[in-house]
Formats: sequence, structure tokens, C-alpha cells
Amino acid sequence: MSTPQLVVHRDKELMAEAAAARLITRIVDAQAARGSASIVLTGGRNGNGLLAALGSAPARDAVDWSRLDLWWGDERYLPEGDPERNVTQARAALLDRVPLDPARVHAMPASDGPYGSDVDAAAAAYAEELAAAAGPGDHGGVPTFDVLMLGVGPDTHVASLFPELPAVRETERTVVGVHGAPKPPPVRISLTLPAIRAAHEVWLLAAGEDKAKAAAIALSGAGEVQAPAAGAYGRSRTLWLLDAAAASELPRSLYPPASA
Ligand SMILES: O=C(O)[C@H](O)[C@@H](O)[C@H](O)[C@H](O)COP(=O)(O)O
Repeated sequence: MSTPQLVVHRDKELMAEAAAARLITRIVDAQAARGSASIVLTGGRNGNGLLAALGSAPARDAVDWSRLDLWWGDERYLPEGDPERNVTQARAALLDRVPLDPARVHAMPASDGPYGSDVDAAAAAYAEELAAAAGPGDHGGVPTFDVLMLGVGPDTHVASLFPELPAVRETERTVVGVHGAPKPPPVRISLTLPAIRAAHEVWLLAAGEDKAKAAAIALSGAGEVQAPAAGAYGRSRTLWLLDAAAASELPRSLYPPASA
């Protein structure tokens, strides 16, 4: 488990631009070292803001888009192309404008696909796809993602792991179907905490006043069942990327940094 590091930006626009620049560097480094990179995208405004910023970042062409694997941390279980699907929003924000290899864009299944309304079967299929991509050096049936990004909800949810619901308690499976999510739509697919924790780096994105309490709770030693964001950490790095509003209620020991 890596101790969270915090980076606080003036506002959400700057946060998105700085995070996009950081992501480009991370992808380029991974591609230089291993030939490819593997990234997990998040739904939500902050994740999509980051993708849009990536699309207009000056260094965007440093990325070899054809050697990038994209996975999702969660998905809203809706028909293919639905505007509320995370993948549809990611395509609109960036993916349709860069030369990705379609075989390496691992969207989660849609509700009008082969599993129909059986979201648990759809989740199991995504777990198999992850397991098939995992190599001998990887842990827990998922590839070691270079960076896994997560938006943070006002209730401290990450991916589709909501406080107290069964999905956040899952310790065996890497992907689960979620029923009765408090944020619409109620039926979703989500990576579990064990799958999230297999990533090298986990980045949590939080911008806006409505995230201030969630960030303070998750970073103050709350339990992961009550505050799922508290259980999201990477093998080598856990990074909270915040804007000033989301950081406004952090305990003084965290922000400004204790060393200041
Ligand atoms: O499908 C979703 O809704 C998400 O993946 C969800 O976990 C999201 O990331 C957070 O709710 C934060 O969303 P915002 O960035 O829009 O606040």
C-alpha cells in the first residue's frame, strides 16, 4: 500500500491540464520502457475533463496511441452508444480523435450486447478479458496497469463502489455487477478494490466544493466500506489530484503539507 500524495491545483481546468501532462509523461515513459502502456479510465466530469485536456495538450503527439491499452474502472450498464455510457463520453472527449488500436480499447460490455440484462455475466466476461491480458509477472488476474484513474463522488464512491454496498466488500473477484447504485443508472459494472490495487499508480481526481468533505473523510483514516476512496491505492503510488475547492476541508496536517 502506498501512502497518498496530494497535489492541489488552483482550479479544475488547471487540474485537468496538469493531470493530462502528467499522464502523457507516464504513458511515454511506459512505452519507452516496455513498448506499450496500460491505462484505466474513469467516468465522470473530472475524468472526461482530463481526456479533453489531453486532446489539446501540446505534447499529445508524443504518445504512440497504437501501443496503448485502455480499460475502464466502471461502466453504466446501458445500451451501446448511449450518451450516458462512460465509453461514449470518453470517445467524444478524446478517443475518437486519436489513432488507437481498436483491439486495445477494452470497453466494458453494454446492456444490449451478448449478456443482455445479465450484468453479473457481463462483469464476469470483463474479468476474463482482464485475466487473459495479465502476464506471468502480474498479480491477481489483472494486468499491472500503469495508471488507474478514479473520479471521487461526494459520497466518497470510486468507480461504481458505493459506501456499504456489496461491491466494495468484494475480496475475490476483480469485476462485479452492481445493483442499486445510488448514482443513476442503478445497474453498473465495476472493478473491485483488489483489481484497483493491482495498478502501479492510482490517481484520484476531485474538483469542486461538493468533493471537499469526501476528500477530507477518505484521507483521514476512514474505513473503505464506509468511504471506498480510502481503499483505492496503487502498488507504488497513490496520487490525489485536487483543485483548491476540493482541498478546502482537508485536515491541516495534510494541506498545506505538514513539512511547509
Ligand atoms: O460512472 C460514473 O459515474 C463514475 O465512474 C463515477 O465513479 C465518477 O467518476 C464519480 O462519480 C465522480 O464523477 P465526477 O467527476 O463527475 O464528479
